[in-house]
Amino acid sequence: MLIKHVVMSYRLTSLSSSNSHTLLNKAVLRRQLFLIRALAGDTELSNRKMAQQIEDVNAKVLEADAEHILRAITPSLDPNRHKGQAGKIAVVGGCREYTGAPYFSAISALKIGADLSHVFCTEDAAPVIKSYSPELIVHPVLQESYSVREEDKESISRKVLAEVDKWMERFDCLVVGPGLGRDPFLMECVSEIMKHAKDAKVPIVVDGDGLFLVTNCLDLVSDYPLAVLTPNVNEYKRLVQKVLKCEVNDEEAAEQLISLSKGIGGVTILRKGKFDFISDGTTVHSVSVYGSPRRCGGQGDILSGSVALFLSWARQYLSAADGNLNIKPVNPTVLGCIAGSVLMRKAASLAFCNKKRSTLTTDIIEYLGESLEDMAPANSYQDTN
Ligand SMILES: NC(=O)C1=CN([C@@H]2O[C@H](COP(=O)(O)OP(=O)(O)OC[C@H]3O[C@@H](n4cnc5c(N)ncnc54)[C@H](OP(=O)(O)O)[C@@H]3O)[C@@H](O)[C@H]2O)[C@@H](O)CC1
Ligand SMILES: Nc1ncnc2c1ncn2[C@@H]1O[C@H](COP(=O)(O)OP(=O)(O)OP(=O)(O)O)[C@@H](O)[C@H]1O
Ligand SMILES: [Mg+2]
Repeated sequence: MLIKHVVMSYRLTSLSSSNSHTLLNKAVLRRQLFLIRALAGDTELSNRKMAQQIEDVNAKVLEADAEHILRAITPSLDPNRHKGQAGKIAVVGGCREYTGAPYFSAISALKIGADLSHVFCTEDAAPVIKSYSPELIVHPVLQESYSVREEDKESISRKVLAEVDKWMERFDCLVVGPGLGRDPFLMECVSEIMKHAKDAKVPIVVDGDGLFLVTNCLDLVSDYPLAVLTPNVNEYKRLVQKVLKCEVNDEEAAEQLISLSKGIGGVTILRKGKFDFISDGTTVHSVSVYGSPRRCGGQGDILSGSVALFLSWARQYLSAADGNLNIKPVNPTVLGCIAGSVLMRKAASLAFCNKKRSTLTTDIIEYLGESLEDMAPANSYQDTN
């Protein structure tokens, strides 16, 4: 009877599995099914095969111990530290149409605990972004085709690059794409910025229109272990089509995510959705803590700023730990994604509890601090100092 119930649930899950959201349920049910069959002495599958399959499922998608990871990598509030040591993040994005996205990304990094947050945007977008917050350092350096004469493009491109280069090595992480737009000249300049970031070994989180750029020019990130891609449903579909030359297959979601990451030389991919799935081409980690049912625009932008900062913190943590680690995995980009995801989802959930249908991205940002405090209290650090 129990076997029948689990088999039925598994089939229903398979049938309804038109997207990745059922992947975790399916994995759990499959595991239950194998275990129950084993207990009932079912001869349909040999024990060895069953054990192997259980291992395969377990090995493919691991629910990350996200809160533990976040706590481990969040640095203490040490009075001996100086400005900048808790993180310097730069967002490359913001154009005539989109000024909210780079603001959300950059301010989120600050609200979580970064010391400095920069935005490199177009000249038109800069005064608008500055007016949202005096906390952000805004560089009006980028230009779109409409404001540039053909004969000036080369010199302007050089100037843009020189402006960004002055700062590049000071940044702990670059977020490329929130509200960037898709202007061809702008994209050319941003490609050069990415190449320089790669040469300087600065980690890059690619989101939004940055993913549009990267999908059309994979060389910008391929084989770069410090690159993180954070695609939403559309962006993921485009990446799969381009790299794997097929459609998204949610029956084989874990395998496909691993193949996609491997196909781009092992870059870390955070596939956003009802559950977030993260892979660097080896295993897949999921973060499924409850988020918010509101799907207002801008939540991915919060995530990009959050991932960028946690990635920087994870690198600091790993280099200070000197091999004495009590967390797994040990890839800083994966750790950054896991911590960034759990914080974003907790904040969204708290914001929704309070604001219900009127929840907006700015409300979620207001709960980043409280959510972090719940998981990694600042007091306990003060007490120990
Ligand atoms: N408050 C703000 O400032 C916010 C700003 N945001 C910013 O918006 C930008 C786009 O991100 P998004 O998430 O809307 O992209 P996505 O889901 O792939 O596209 C949806 C559909 O639109 C279309 N499309 C998009 N851009 C296009 C273009 N330039 N020209 C033509 N088509 C375009 C796209 O078409 P397709 O790409 O499939 O051809 C798809 O059908 C990005 O910079 C993001 O950071 C968001 O973060 C939200 C908050
Ligand atoms: N159905 C869902 N239920 C709960 N959380 C979700 C759901 N879909 C996405 N999220 C969460 O919302 C965050 C943003 O994901 P989303 O897919 O909205 O990104 P996006 O489309 O790039 O957003 P943006 O509007 O900023 O561009 C992620 O952290 C993800 O975990
Ligand atoms: Mg987005």
